[in-house]
This record gives sequence, structure tokens and C-alpha cells, in this order.
Amino acid sequence: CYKLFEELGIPGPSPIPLFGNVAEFKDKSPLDVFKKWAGIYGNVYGFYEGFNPSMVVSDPDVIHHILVKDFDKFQDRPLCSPFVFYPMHLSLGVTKGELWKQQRHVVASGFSTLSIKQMLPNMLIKTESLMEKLEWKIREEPDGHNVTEILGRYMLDSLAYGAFNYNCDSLNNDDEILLKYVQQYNYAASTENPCSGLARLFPSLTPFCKLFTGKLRNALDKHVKQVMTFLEKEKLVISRSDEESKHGNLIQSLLTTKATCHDENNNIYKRYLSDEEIVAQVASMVGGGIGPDSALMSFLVYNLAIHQDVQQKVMEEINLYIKDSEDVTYDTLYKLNYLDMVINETFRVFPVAPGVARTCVEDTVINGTQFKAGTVIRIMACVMYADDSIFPEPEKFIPERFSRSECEKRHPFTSLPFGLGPRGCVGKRLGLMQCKLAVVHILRKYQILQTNQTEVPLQTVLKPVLSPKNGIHVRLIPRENSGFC
Ligand code: HEM
Repeated sequence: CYKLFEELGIPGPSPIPLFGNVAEFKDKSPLDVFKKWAGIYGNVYGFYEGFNPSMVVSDPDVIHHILVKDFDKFQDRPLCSPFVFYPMHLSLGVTKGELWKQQRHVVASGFSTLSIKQMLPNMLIKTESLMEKLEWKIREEPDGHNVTEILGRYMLDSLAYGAFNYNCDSLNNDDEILLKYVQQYNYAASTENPCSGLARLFPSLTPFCKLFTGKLRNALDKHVKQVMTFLEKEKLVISRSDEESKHGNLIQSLLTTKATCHDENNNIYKRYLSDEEIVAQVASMVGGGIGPDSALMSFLVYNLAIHQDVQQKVMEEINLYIKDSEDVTYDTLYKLNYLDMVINETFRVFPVAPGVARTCVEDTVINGTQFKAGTVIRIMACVMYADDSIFPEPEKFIPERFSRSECEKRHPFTSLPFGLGPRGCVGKRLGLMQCKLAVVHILRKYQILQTNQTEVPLQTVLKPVLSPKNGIHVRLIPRENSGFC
């Protein structure tokens, strides 16, 4: 059963019976293993996760084919977590083929510019709560503290209230149903979780491993019940209100947008998503969106603390466009080009999503390499980010690499923080807006400094997105006292 790659003439490490090549990852950063293998086997090679063949790709031309040109042959995604409970099998990240296409159209329409602009007022309310929380924390620990937990909880509150009108306060309440669910969701997919590791390696053991997921199921059940009540509430709002207010949040958009479908004779018809499908989308967007959102925010704060010159430039740009709080609009946030470059460079240095995955659904040949149906394809963007022929001096933090002129010199498929193509991240603009909103508020009030507890270099862990292993320790000092405006 370990003959596939040999027969196809695809290079890769030699597997050992039962485990394939996973032993190589023991006690190492998976990112380092993929970088090492790329150095030995090149930009397209194969390895075995247990018995399962996976192809690893970090060649931008081949990636372009997989994500866009030959999308129909690679449109499905393998499961990110082996534990999928009702109704999550209906969520966008999991569904396949025709059902995915129908849902994607509906979900994507909830992320239009107009919809995102409508989410901003609720997010601003949560940003005020963040600022209050930070002020309190600074009074308690004036010499610096770990900001990761606070930032993560803020991102959750802001996402839930902005996108779903779901007013949760995880910043101040450890027992928030949503917070408990997100913690369990992340743990279930984390590489630190031995149970999910075992189920990934030996899928036939998944039913056994599921016996140990009581906490996840419990947290999911409570979350699903809560989302159901929000759904009923939004249905009432829709039945009462005029057309104008119908797209006030993502749940309303999911309730009122129709999917285009084809029957067995290829006739077109339209349908609304079922309640189960809507609940699955909300639950998975909260669970799946918040991990990368929070990790990005922490890494960004870290980079601003370590690179004071970069922080100064971001501040100058903010001062240029945002004079007072009324200027914090979708349009002004959009103008912060230098901040965009800093975010892109943060994604490169700390690849929150080190790669994206697809399943090959039909045999195909790309640039002379054969891809067999059923094979998992791991597009490891992190390998390109560390390649000095693409990003010279990759160990340095240089936001200017992402200026428009520099980007035009590179292959567009060398930077994939949100994936790309028809199955790329649907929440990209929302995630970026949340992050910019928080950075603008923090920087207008505080200078971010590193402390003697700030890790250099920073240790990271995959859980399931790349995150700071021990959090981010920084000191915030009010700008009026810092002499730095
Ligand atoms: C900084 C924040 C975020 C990052 C870095 C990120 C990254 C990603 C990546 C890499 C993918 C896989 C794309 C692919 O396979 O090509 C993805 C998919 C997805 N993301 Fe995000 N994401 C973020 C925020 C969000 C937010 C805020 C939401 C929703 C509220 C969201 C919803 C989704 C969904 C639903 C998918 C699956 C799309 C599909 O299969 O059609 N993401 N994201």
C-alpha cells in the first residue's frame, strides 16, 4: 500500500509500515519538517500520513492550477478536524461538490462591502470594551502583561456581535457558551491533542476516539441551541421589518438569500438554506474564523513591539487618515496601505495558516506530475515564505516587500494567507477589518513596547492555526506619557 508515489515517479521520504512518515514530525515543528523535505525532494513530492498518501506542493505554478485553473478537479477539502458532529457536516468548510457550491454562493453574499460596513457599528462597541479591559489590565500590571488571551476574546466578541448580532462578553465572562465552544473546537483540531492525532493517522479509529470528545460535544450542543434561538429571533425581525433592514447581519443574509441549484435534468431552481445549514455555517464561521483572527492579532502586536520603526510608520499613517473617532470607518480603514503591508509581512513571518489543503477528485496531470483521485494535496505556503529566491533575506521583517510594485514582481500564488480561488477564505475582508480596527484603537492610545519577558525569537505552535506558544508579553504605555505620538 506504499507503492503509489513510487509507481508515479514522485519523490518523497521512505515510509515505515503503519505510520508512513509521521514519525518524522515527533518533537519537531511540522513547518520545519516541510521546509526540510522541500530542500531534499523539491516543490512537489509525496509522503504518507499513516496509510494515506498526501502530496505536498509549494510550486506557485502548480498551486495556480490546483486552486484556480483546475479547480473542478480539486474542489473538495479534507477534514481539518476528524471530529465532525451534527450539524457541522453541513458547514461550508466541510461540504463537497454541488452542495458546497450552493452554500458558498449564499454565505459569500453575506460578506459584501455593504454587509461588512453594516457590521462595523457593533464591532466598534466591542472595541470600546477592549480598550476598557486593557486600561484595567495596565493598572493591574503596569510593567507589561500577556495580551494574547484578551485579544483573542475581544476578536471573538467583535466577530459574534458584528457578524451575527450575538452580544457575548467573553472579555469579562469565562463561562460564555461561545467561548467554551471555541476553546473545545480549537483543542479538537489542535496538533497537541493526542486523540485527534490518532484519528487523523488511523481514520478507522475515529469512532473509538470520539468516545473521548464529551467536552466538545457538550460545548457544541449548547452553542447550537443558542444559535437556534438567535435564528428564531432574526426570523421575527425579517418578518416585521422593511427590505432595507433585512441584511443587517450575516444571519439575516443567510436567511434571505437563495442558493442556485440544478435538478437531475440540469434544470435550475432556487432554494433557501435550511435552518440546520444556517446553524452549521454560523457555528463553523465562529469556530473556524476566530482562531486565525486571534493569532493574526497577537502576531501583529508582537511585530509592532519588536519593530518600533514599523510601529512609528503605522502610527504616522493612522494620524494622516484618522483625526478622531468618527473617522474610523470602513473607508478610512481601507486606506491604511502601510498597515496592510505590515499585516501581509506578519502573515509571511508567522504563517497563521501555513498551508491550505484540497482533495484531488479526478485524476489529472499538471506540468508533467500525475495527481490521483483521492490523494490529499497539502499546499505548503510556509515553504515559499522562507524561500530566499522568492523573499530575499526571509528572516527579516520587511513590510515593504508587500508594496504594490514589489508584489507585481512576484508570482501571485506565492502569498496565500487566506488561500486563493473559488474556495479561498470567505471571511477575509471581515477578519482584516476586525484586526485593523483593533490596531488603530490600540495604537492611537498606547505605544506597544517589548519587555524582558517578550520572547525573541517567538515560540509558536499549531493549534490548529499557527499561534504564539506562550502568548505575547508586551507593555502598553499611554501615548501622552510616552513622548511618541
Ligand atoms: C485573519 C483571519 C483569517 C484567516 C487568516 C483565514 C484563513 C483561511 C484559510 C487559509 C482558509 C482556507 C482557504 C482555502 O482552502 O483556499 C479559510 C477558509 C474559510 N474561512 Fe477564513 N480566515 C480568517 C478569518 C475568517 C473569518 C473571520 C471567517 C468568518 C466569519 C472565516 C470563514 C472561513 C470559511 C467559511 C472558510 C471555508 C471556505 C470554503 O470552504 O468555501 N475566516 N480561511
